[in-house]
This record gives sequence, C-alpha cells and structure tokens, in this order.
Amino acid sequence: MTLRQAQGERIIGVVGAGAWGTALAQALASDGRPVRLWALEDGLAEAINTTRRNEPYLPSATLAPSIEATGDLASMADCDALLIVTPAQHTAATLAKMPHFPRDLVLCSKGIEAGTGRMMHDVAHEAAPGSVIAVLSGPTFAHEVAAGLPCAVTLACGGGEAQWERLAPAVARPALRPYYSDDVVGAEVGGAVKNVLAIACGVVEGLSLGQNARNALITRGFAEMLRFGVARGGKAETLNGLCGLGDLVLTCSSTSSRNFSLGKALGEGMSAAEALADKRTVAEGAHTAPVLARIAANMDVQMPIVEAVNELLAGASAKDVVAALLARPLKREGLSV
Ligand SMILES: NC(=O)C1=CN([C@@H]2O[C@H](COP(=O)(O)OP(=O)(O)OC[C@H]3O[C@@H](n4cnc5c(N)ncnc54)[C@H](O)[C@@H]3O)[C@@H](O)[C@H]2O)C=CC1
Ligand SMILES: O=C(CO)COP(=O)(O)O
Repeated sequence: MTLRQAQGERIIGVVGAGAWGTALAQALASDGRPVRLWALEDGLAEAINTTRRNEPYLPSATLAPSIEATGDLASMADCDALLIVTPAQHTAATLAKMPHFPRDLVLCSKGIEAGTGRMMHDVAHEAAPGSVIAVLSGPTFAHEVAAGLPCAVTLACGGGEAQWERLAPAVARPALRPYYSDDVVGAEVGGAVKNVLAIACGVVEGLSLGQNARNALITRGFAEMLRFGVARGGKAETLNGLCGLGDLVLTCSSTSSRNFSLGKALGEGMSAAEALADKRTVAEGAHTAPVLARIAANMDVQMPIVEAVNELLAGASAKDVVAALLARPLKREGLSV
C-alpha cells in the first residue's frame, strides 16, 4: 500500500497498455487521480513515464502526469480495483501471473477465448475466484477517449448495485459516462459479437456494395447478436444498449475500427493471411469468429453472418460468401430464425 492509499486515496490499475488500456488510463487520470498502467513490452513503461507518450499503441495522446506506468505485473495487485484490457487471447496467461487480486475486476476486452470458448468473465472467475467481476463496454474508439471527447459505456456489475456504488465513482469522469447494468453476460456478448460483424461490414465496404447493404447487415447482424446473447443467458435490454447496438453501429461504420478495416481489406481482395500478417494491433473479431461460429452451431443458434465471416477468414472468397448469404431462403423478419 502506498502512502496515498493509506491516506484513503484509491488507486485504479489498468492491465494492458495497448490503445484501449492507455486511453482508459488517460480518461481516469484526467482529473489528476492516480492510475497505474501495466505495459507488457520491455522498456514501454519507462518510455511512457519519461516521455508521457505511448508511441507504439496510442501516439496521438500526451499522457497525464498522474499515470504511473510499470512493467512489473505483481505491483498491480496492490491497486484498489483493476481494469483488465489485455486482448482476449492473452487474458488468461496474464491473469495467471498475478500474485493476488483486488476485490473488483473490470473486464474491458472484447472477445472469446479461441481454444476453450470461454468468455472473459469465465477466464477471470477461474483466475480470481475471490474477486467480483464487472464488464465495461461500449462505443469507444481509444483515440477519441484519450482526446477527452465524450463517451458513454455500459458498466455491467456482477456484484450488482453494491459493486456499482464502488465502481461508478472510480470510473465516471465528466467525459466518461457509465450506465449501470447487472448483466455481465449480455455486455460481453455485445462486445465480442460486434467485432465479427464489423469485419462483415468492412467486406461490404471493400466490395463497394453500398450503404443499403451495410445497414441490412448491421440490422440482421444485430438479430444474430440478440439471438446468441439471449441463448447464453444475457438480456435483450443490455444488447439494445451501449455495449450491443451502440458499439455495433460505431464499429460497423468506420475505418477507425481495426475489425472493419480488416474486412475492407478482405473485400478488396487481400487474403486473410496477408491482412493479418505483421499486425502489432489486435482485430479481435478474427479470433472470435471461428469459436463463436462453433459455439453457436453447438447451441443450434443461427448466425449466418458470423459463419460467413468465419468462412472468409478460412480462405473463401468475399464474393462467394456474399452470394451465399444473399441466396439464403426467404423468411419472416424476426429473431427466432
Ligand atoms: N482500441 C480500441 O479502441 C478499443 C479496444 N477494445 C478492446 O481492448 C482490448 C485490447 O485492445 P487494444 O488496447 O486496442 O490493443 P492494441 O491493439 O492497441 O495493442 C495490442 C495489445 O496486446 C498486448 N499483447 C500482445 N501480446 C501479448 C501477450 N502475449 N500477453 C499480454 N498482452 C499482449 C500488447 O501489449 C498491447 O497492449 C481488445 O479486446 C479490444 O477489443 C475495447 C474498446 C476500444
Ligand atoms: O471496440 C472498439 C470500439 O468500441 C474498437 O473497435 P476495433 O477493435 O474494431 O478497432
């Protein structure tokens, strides 16, 4: 415990200094409160502390003085709450290296673990069974949040209103507005599924299929998200909110999204292997699509757009995949089929 903690100040820790972890740290430190930020890469924490910049991941931002970066994961355990912002495929291994955990863990990554099919709250619960899990998710491009532009997120608290009372003051800032939910599953499904659908919308852009097609895809994609989310035990109400529909519309409409840009490259004719090669940054949808398609098939939940993205990533041509989607049998509009 630091002297400031002994005097009653809460220190929030952010695990993962990619674009989103760094932007969250910046937002939380915007009023001078202390934030500890863990960076994986050798020398990155030191560079952040000396230059106040995170060149590799968020070069646009000059970071607040109250952000203290560290390369020592063990030192994060003393924080009063932790935001976990490692890519979904690395979250389990990162948490396994932590000696202990604070009471509140807030999961901010958007994805499903490829090998196991675990959602991030399953991963966190296994690593930290004594902690209470929350999920922070919504339409939030990192560079905008880091620039102090306003945004709103779902803060889904597995610990219900008691956890919300602890976390809301720790997370809310004038430009960062959390909304309460108790639906951890719904919040996680929204973030994970929208990344896959953003790839599909990028393909539409890359093939120049027009705005009508993109909005048809967003709407039918949302039906898939709802169907899957509700089947997994999430609430439709949650998916209608910031972490579902809100994030879907954002990510499916902008080349600021890595997932949308990946899809656009595929639509323009690049192979998945080429489009994913040498990427420092993460397009979570590429990892989520195969495991999501598998889980949905096992649950008998229809997700034809997700399946199409999965086929595309496995090497099918964008034109063939679009033609197959358009040739599906005509049916009543709705969620059940
Ligand atoms: N960038 C954004 O605007 C937003 C991203 N997210 C989510 O946040 C999560 C993190 O994404 P970004 O911060 O954008 O990442 P990024 O793409 O900017 O950076 C990649 C991150 O992966 C980390 N990494 C690479 N190998 C690792 C390993 N073996 N173990 C642990 N960490 C490793 C790097 O240290 C770096 O922090 C993702 O799940 C993403 O979907 C959520 C909201 C907004
Ligand atoms: O999740 C995001 C915005 O809410 C960021 O999307 P990308 O990971 O596709 O860039």
